[in-house]
Amino acid sequence: METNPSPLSAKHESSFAYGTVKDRMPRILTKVIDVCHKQIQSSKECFGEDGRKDAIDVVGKLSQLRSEIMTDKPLFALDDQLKDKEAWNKRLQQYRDSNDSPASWFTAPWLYVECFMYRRIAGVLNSSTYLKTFDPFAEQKQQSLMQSMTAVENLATFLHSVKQSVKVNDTAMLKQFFVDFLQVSLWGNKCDLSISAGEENSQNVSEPHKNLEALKKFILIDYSNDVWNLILKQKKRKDQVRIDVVLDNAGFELFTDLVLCEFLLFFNLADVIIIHPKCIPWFVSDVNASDLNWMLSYLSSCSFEEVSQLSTKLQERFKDGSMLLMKNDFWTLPDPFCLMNESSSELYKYFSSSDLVLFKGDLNYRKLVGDLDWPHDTSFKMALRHFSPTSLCSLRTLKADVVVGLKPGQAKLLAKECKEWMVNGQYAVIESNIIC
Ligand SMILES: O=P(O)(O)OC[C@@]1(O)O[C@H](CO)[C@@H](O)[C@@H]1O
Ligand SMILES: [Mn+2]
Repeated sequence: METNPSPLSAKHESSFAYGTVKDRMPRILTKVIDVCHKQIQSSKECFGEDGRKDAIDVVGKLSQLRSEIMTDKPLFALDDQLKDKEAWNKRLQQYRDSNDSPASWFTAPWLYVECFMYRRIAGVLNSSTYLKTFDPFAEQKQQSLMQSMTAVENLATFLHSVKQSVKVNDTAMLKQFFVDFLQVSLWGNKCDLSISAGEENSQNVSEPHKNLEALKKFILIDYSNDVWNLILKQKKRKDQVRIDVVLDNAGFELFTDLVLCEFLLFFNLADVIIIHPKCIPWFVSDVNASDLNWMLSYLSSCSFEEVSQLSTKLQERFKDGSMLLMKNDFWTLPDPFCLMNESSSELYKYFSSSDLVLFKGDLNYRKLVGDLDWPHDTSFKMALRHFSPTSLCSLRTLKADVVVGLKPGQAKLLAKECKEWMVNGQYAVIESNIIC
């Protein structure tokens, strides 16, 4: 029986997890506390003394959470009213049962404790009276899109020109543009506010589709060809091809994902695309349904014609059913995806009827491979540990010290080039379980 490597954790001061738990998470939480502190005045104006007290109570609970993290307190079971509470407590108890030391912020698996911070924030807000649905990251997510508008305009113009010029039966050209839009969506993942601890991290390359050649050398694993061949194969075999996109960040990354979706649907490379957001505020910039709605209405009122036209087209697609949004609490559990069949068997079954699932971003990658300390030349399939409902592909910029599927010796060479190669977002993978 194969024994798995240990989970990444902040136990080791040299780990990226340690820096995250020690510095970045408290910094992110401090920003949340500041944002909630500003709500005290507005809650008082809207709801009187009750509102003021309610917001002060939220700030107090979040400050206590920050102190628990910074002083490495033991993790305790959740006792709030959110419906996934039992699933969280089950995982915590399983960890406690299999380890002698008490589970604390710096000793429990990094994946659990980092997700747990965001789940605790959601629990505190849900326990309030007037801030139940408040998203402390909403303003940062909106700012991040507004500061990327040059790139949004250029990308929308590029998509428009491709739709105008490429024939639907010109497979060679379509493949080239598929690879381009897949890579634009991949690099859109750099715009992530968790890695920047909430500091501005918008798209600063104004023409992302013209920058791809220069970035190619940073793609360490590239299954684009296999993904393309799979799509063509499914097109030939089936009269309806379904692709699912498990989303990551709002803002520019979400825009690049929707551009990829529109390209696939316009050229009949897919007939229906389902997108999967988060259900609670998550890792600062992760997208939830209200972020998508805000972005589409913001872009529809944009004066730049190609942008407003594209946004209107996307809204039509959600109406005509060629695009669907599907919510599920599973995405904000701490579970690695190899547990999906156990904890959300209906979701696993649902994905089994998809032709391809694209997973965006680093946290989804960490969950795909279980956030375990794998040797870097471990095969992706092995690291998935039987999570394989269908063909899947991870589009991920590296922002955590876990990566598999590299050639023997490749990691050593990369470390010589750049010590931070696994965590600075400069490198990326397009990694898949597809064997064409
Ligand atoms: O999933 P994303 O948005 O690409 O990245 C999430 C992230 O910024 O947060 C974690 C560290 O705090 C890492 O998984 C990664 O660095
Ligand atoms: Mn994210």
